[in-house]
Amino acid sequence: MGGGRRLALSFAVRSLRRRSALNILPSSSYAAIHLMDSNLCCRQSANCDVAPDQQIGLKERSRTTWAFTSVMSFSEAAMTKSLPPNAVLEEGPTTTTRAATPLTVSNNNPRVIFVLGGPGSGKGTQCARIVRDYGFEHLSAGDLLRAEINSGSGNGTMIQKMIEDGNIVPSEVTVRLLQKAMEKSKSDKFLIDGFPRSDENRAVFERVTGIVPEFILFFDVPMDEMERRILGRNQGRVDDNIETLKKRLKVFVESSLPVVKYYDAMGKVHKVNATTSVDDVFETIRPLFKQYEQKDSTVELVQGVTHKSDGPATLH
Ligand SMILES: Nc1ncnc2c1ncn2[C@@H]1O[C@H](COP(=O)(O)OP(=O)(O)OP(=O)(O)O)[C@@H](O)[C@H]1O
Ligand SMILES: O=c1ccn([C@@H]2O[C@H](COP(=O)(O)O)[C@@H](O)[C@H]2O)c(=O)[nH]1
Repeated sequence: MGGGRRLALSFAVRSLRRRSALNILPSSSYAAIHLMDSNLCCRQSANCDVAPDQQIGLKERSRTTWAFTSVMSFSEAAMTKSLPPNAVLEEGPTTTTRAATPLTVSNNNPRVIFVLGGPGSGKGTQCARIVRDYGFEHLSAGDLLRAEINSGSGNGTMIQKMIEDGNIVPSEVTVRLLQKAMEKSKSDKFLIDGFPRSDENRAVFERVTGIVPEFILFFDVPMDEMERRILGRNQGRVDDNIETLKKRLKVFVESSLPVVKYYDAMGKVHKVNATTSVDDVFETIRPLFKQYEQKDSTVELVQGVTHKSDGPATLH
């Protein structure tokens, strides 16, 4: 590591330590301090006792390490390490295997909310309202994949087949698209809709981006209602037919619900009964975002002052 980078890292550690002494950091930041200490140690001494794997593990748990992911290009290592043989990550017209581009500093501390639920549970419908009233940027993983197909990407045929079959596209492809969309955005708060769809999706996202979601919004709708909505959607989607839907519902139960369970065990899931009207569902989730907005402005206010945030808002 060059002198300039080491200096920047040392400064950041000192700054975080100062803030932790004032008790104004969320708990995740303590892991970040430890991680950064470890990296300094590993880069300065041959006798470092923290293995590279442990450093990445710590990063997974800390949103605050995002900026340092960029500095140290851990995302590149992580992305390269976990590429499946059939995945091609590409940008522009040339088809090349690429490592992740480090994230830009302009949105180096993004807040992410995962919006999950089965097919037709109303994720996209509610996200549009949340964006309208609370100014998040909506990133639908499915829309990003469909745009990738339409862009003529070398991955297009593979993605198209996965969607037609109701299967999950390789994590690296989807994470790369999400990461690019976040890099491009001026926003620092995102609703990620329809992702992660599997534990593997979740692990790759956390490892590559270093982001841990603020909370998870989970739309709960019975299977027969999801089926009714999907078959009545009429938007010409290749996967809105009964055969593909059966597969999507199976994948939802077998692969996506475990992700909800994982976050539920961490107390991060807000489960919403989404069987009522569009308006009623939105009124149910509105308090959560109002609370989050308040917490958000408090955190912004105290960035340079001394105050402790209360953690994620809750809706029960
Ligand atoms: N609360 C609701 N009551 C009745 N219909 C709804 C409700 N919410 C959404 N819908 C309708 O159900 C269909 C699916 O909604 P939407 O596209 O928002 O679901 P989704 O969860 O984003 O689906 P997918 O995961 O397949 O993209 C749409 O036609 C939408 O208008
Ligand atoms: O993270 C994701 C999101 C989507 N897919 C694939 O796309 C279709 C459609 O997704 P929607 O969220 O319903 O728009 C889905 O069935 C998957 O095949 C994915 O693989 N990974």
